[in-house]
Amino acid sequence: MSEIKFGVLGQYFHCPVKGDFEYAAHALILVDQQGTIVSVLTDSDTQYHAQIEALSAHQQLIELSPTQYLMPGMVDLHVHAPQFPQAGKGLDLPLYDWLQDYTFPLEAKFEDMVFAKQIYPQLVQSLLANGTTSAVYFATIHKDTSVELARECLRQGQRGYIGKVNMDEPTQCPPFYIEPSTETALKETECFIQQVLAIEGNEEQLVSPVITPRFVPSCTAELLQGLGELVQQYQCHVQTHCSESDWARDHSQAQYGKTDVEIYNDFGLMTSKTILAHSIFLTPSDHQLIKSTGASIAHCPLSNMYFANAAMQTREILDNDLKCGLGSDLAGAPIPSIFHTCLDAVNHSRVREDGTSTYLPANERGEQGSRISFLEAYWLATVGGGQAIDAKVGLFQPGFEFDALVIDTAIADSNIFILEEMDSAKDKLEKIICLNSRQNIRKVWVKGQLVVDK
Ligand SMILES: Nc1nc2[nH]cnc2c(=O)[nH]1
Repeated sequence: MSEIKFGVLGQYFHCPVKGDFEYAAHALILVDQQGTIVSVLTDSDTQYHAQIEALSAHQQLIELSPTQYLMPGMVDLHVHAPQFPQAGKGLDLPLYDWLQDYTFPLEAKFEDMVFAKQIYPQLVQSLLANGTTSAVYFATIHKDTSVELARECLRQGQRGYIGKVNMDEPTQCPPFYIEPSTETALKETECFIQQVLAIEGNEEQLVSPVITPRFVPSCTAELLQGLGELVQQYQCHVQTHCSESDWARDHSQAQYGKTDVEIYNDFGLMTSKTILAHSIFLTPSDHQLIKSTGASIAHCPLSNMYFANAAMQTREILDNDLKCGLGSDLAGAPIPSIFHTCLDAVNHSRVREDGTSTYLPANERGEQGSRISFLEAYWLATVGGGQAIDAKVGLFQPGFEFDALVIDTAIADSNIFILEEMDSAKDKLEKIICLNSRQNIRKVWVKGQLVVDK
């Protein structure tokens, strides 16, 4: 057995089965020097008491209090790192105008390393403090500051998937924020991939490069073609926006006569490591193509309420077993917490189910049977996200990486109120999902490394 680094003794929640949960009251989770879970013991295991004694004697035992819960780390499949300064403002415009008026001018500033170094450390710190142990980031078109974001994730110990953004279509990109040429974009992307893979200290690939065409409107066909070739060469993850709004969907139809999924597939960008943010206007054949390629969807429920013009087919995506997780879409939505995103996902589905027009009878107002549950949302945030990034995270099982949080429900300024005699294990988990805030998160580990300790 590999050498044990530490053990955590206490209660935990996780969701091995979509829509269900497991609770263990007094588990002992053993983590090795590589940050991998070696075993999960309960008091019926013969080794349980001896292990506790041995770990305790060597100060390797972390014992949780009765109000503390171990939970898997959260996975954010869609974050725009440079938009952090924009979080909480400027959500008054539709997507196209929002990009042109607010977002592109802000992202253009990330050519400046001094500016980037002012923002990126704060963002990574904020996401970790909110329990995001893995994040899939869009950076900007600038290679050097995008590599700096990868370095920052590594410094702070976050599992990071980082993309240098690609956008070269002159009719869609402002002159101050566009690649110098298609050829340069491709060269810089290749160089970015190589530099991230070679960052000192990244031998275990805690941070990975992601090939990142922004979305169909902002990329020429030549750029999409070249990026598809890089995908074949480097077998990297891919991330992009997919059929996010009426405008984006119509633009793709007008230009190619195809859906975004079909366009990405034609250019070799649909693989089992592709993450499609939003994916609102999917056709039944898009569903099939996503499933057959093994690509994943990043559901961003709050941002969809601002930009999508329609509701997400979350119920169908879960029922069809498409790979799917959650994304905050910072700053198309303002909140850097995947716990909050779980609540948004449930709310989003409930509004879809109920409908909105008070002039229609209740049975004609919404889309019946389209809600998702809190447990399904939490599964998306942990297991679903882990599958999308192709990492063994999201569960407390031997062989999984120890990416975990300690939530304390009894801190002085907690919104979570648990009444032992009234709350079942499921009630407690739902309360944590709904009401957890940054203050409740006392410890965060990524790959067995303690990165937040309060
Ligand atoms: N939400 C969102 N959608 C996009 N589509 C293209 N760029 C963006 C972006 O920055 N945010």
